[in-house]
Amino acid sequence: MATLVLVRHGQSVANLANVFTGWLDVALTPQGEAEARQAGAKLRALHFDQAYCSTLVRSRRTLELILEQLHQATVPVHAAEALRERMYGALQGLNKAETIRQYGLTQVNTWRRSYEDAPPEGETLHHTQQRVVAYYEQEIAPQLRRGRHVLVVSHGNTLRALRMQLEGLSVAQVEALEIPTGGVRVYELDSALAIGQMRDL
Ligand SMILES: O=C(O)[C@@H](CO)OP(=O)(O)O
Repeated sequence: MATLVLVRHGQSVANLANVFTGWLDVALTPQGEAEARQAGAKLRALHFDQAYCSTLVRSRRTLELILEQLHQATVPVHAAEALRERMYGALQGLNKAETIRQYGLTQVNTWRRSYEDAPPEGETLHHTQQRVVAYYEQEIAPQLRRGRHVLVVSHGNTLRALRMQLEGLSVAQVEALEIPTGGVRVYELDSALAIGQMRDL
């Protein structure tokens, strides 16, 4: 049985300030660092063969803190551009509440959660999914087929997109899916990558 663990990075300074982040490279807050350590504490029973994160510092630092907590600092790590957050275009850096005041809740919810509608100059979730799933198929799935234990630390929208693919979620289900900062999801997979068990920790 292979194990795949998906973790969203801990709270960032932009999350705390309620700012659209996307590809902005922002640090974790002290609470975000604590969430990363808590995620590590929940994973103590597991020994990882391979770990992946995005090239953004909030994801890299979360992974570093998890591995430190697990005393598994020597696990090989790949930081991948493909695992970056959805590119939020013209919304990046804007305050979410202010954007709602300006454009209305319905429009902002559509930009944030719709599968096919892109934020201005940004990526749709569908496009984010194409790059994330291509990376998963190329790099991560072969490890899992060999029965490895793999940790992936990424972002809210990239993980929504990946979970849609892994769990066969509908468009309506992925549009309603919210993943908390520091959220941990564990899958047990057979050699054909069929899901035996999945749970949130
Ligand atoms: O700002 C972002 O990049 C994301 C995740 O923090 O926000 P949202 O939840 O609005 O997609």
